[in-house]
Amino acid sequence: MSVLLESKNVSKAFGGVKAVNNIDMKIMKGDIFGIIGPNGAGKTTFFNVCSGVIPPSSGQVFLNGELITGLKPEQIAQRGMARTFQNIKLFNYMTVLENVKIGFHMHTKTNMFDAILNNKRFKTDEEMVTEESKKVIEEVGLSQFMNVPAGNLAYGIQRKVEIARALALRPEILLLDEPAAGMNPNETWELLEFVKKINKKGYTIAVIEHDMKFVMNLCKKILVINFGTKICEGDPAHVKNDSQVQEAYFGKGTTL
Ligand SMILES: Nc1ncnc2c1ncn2[C@@H]1O[C@H](COP(=O)(O)OP(=O)(O)OP(=O)(O)O)[C@@H](O)[C@H]1O
Repeated sequence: MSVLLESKNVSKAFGGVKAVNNIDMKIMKGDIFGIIGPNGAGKTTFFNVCSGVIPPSSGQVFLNGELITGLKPEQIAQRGMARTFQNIKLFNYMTVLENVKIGFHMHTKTNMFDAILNNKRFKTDEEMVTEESKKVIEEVGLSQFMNVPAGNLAYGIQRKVEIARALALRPEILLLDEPAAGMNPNETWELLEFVKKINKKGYTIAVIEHDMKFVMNLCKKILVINFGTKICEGDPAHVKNDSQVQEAYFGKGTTL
């Protein structure tokens, strides 16, 4: 298996705060890779650097061996990376299909001018976008909700639609930022099965999550960050038994 996403010595400082400190990471093609750490550890900042939302203070990020540091988020998306955000939600009054179609926006060549003139290119793009969006929705098993306004769906389903929208770009790797936040145990379990399913379809997954059980049951490899620094990396069993990890989460003398 080859390396899909790699960070080398990535650091990010905000004024005096070193939010991310010299992080090296390698995510292999086909993996489900977890990033965990206590509140404020630097997980989201690290994701933001990897996906081009913010530049690193130093270090480099490679996607499929290509240096992507300095590229804009949409350029990185075009090279095969998609992500969900903690706080960007669905459009409640739009259907599932319409929401997923928005995810395609970056993939089509149509510009605003074409759309206003409603010319031939717009029509072809629009048809293609509708067809492809339907395919994504079917592929992830959400067909029954295709024409339902997103706001009418249960919370757990809405989260799945957010993931489907990110898949509209047909990424090689999908970055999920706390997908299980606010979910009850049932929804969390269903989400776990959902993420496993899309991974089996060939998408590599990187996930930030607070829910330790979720990460332990989902991920093949886990990176643990504390105060911006990598403190441990390995399979779930290794991470679970690591004394530094236990200390970071629960304080001295406590075990998971
Ligand atoms: N734009 C910013 N300006 C200044 N400081 C920031 C900024 N973004 C993050 N930080 C700081 O960087 C550190 C890491 O924050 P980050 O949000 O990356 O952590 P996190 O691990 O994702 O936390 P959480 O689990 O609570 O979401 C924190 O101390 C935070 O206050």
